[in-house]
Amino acid sequence: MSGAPGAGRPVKTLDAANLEIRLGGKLVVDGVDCTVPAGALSALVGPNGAGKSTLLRALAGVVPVRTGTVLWEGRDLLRRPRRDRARIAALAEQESGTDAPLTVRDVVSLGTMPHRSLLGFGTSDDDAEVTAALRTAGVPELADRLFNELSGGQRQRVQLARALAQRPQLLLLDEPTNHLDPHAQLTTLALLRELAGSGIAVVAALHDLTHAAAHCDHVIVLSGGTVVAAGDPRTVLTAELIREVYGVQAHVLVHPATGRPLIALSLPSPANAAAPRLEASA
Ligand SMILES: Nc1ncnc2c1ncn2[C@@H]1O[C@H](COP(=O)(O)OP(=O)(O)OP(=O)(O)O)[C@@H](O)[C@H]1O
Repeated sequence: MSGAPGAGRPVKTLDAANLEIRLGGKLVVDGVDCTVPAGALSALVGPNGAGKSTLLRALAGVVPVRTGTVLWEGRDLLRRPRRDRARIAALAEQESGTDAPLTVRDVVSLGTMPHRSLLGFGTSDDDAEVTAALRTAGVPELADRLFNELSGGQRQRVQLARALAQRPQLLLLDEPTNHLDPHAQLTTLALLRELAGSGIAVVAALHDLTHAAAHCDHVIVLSGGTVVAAGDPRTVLTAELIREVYGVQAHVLVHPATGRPLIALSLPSPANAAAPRLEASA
């Protein structure tokens, strides 16, 4: 996948080359090359265990890579001091919890740490940043609640706020919509598009292929720790690729209200094959 630089205007990109990651002695990311442009919303899709979370964690420098490079604007991201790296890349993980009785405001303010003085003192600017991040993530009313008393969907949005408070240039999100209700899913996807439009490189691991096709500019398809396809979701997410990667039957339809792709899935069983079909365009 690649970003088309605007005429004469340099576009910030993340370039990962030949990444290999071993966990527990097992090769879980195997020779991954990918390019993620700023100003675009990129989806990372693939079956359970494909290596999506591991790849996102590696791009954020949370898990060590065995071989390969990750460049941000042509400079090695992973070898930068942790604080510098955290000023560039923020990761919102799938599951997060804490035993400490932290309020939501405490959790989100952790995102401002890379921008604080070396002594770690916060400023009124940091407070304003936290308030703005809570508002942007749509959860200002949760500020004084205890984080570990929140629902899964509320935690997910607070984690997004924490990542936003980090003021990243590269925002890495592991299944940012999986705990959210339909309205919250769509508002979150719209927010990610808006963030990408403001120049941030946004990469989200997603399981919902309609979300990837209808809302994202780019898609990276990971299977067995390897990139099997990448590019414009409308050309990459074909029925054939979906069958090969997920073993399910796909019909790529057109959403009657939005005109965007709508990917209807079914198991490739004889019963389904005999069932009445929706009109398919692919
Ligand atoms: N700490 C670990 N030690 C050993 N193996 C691990 C560890 N963490 C993950 N794995 C393995 O690495 C592989 C990739 O896991 P990963 O969580 O990156 O996949 P994923 O694509 O994010 O999956 P999912 O869609 O289920 O979240 C899996 O086979 C998993 O079992």
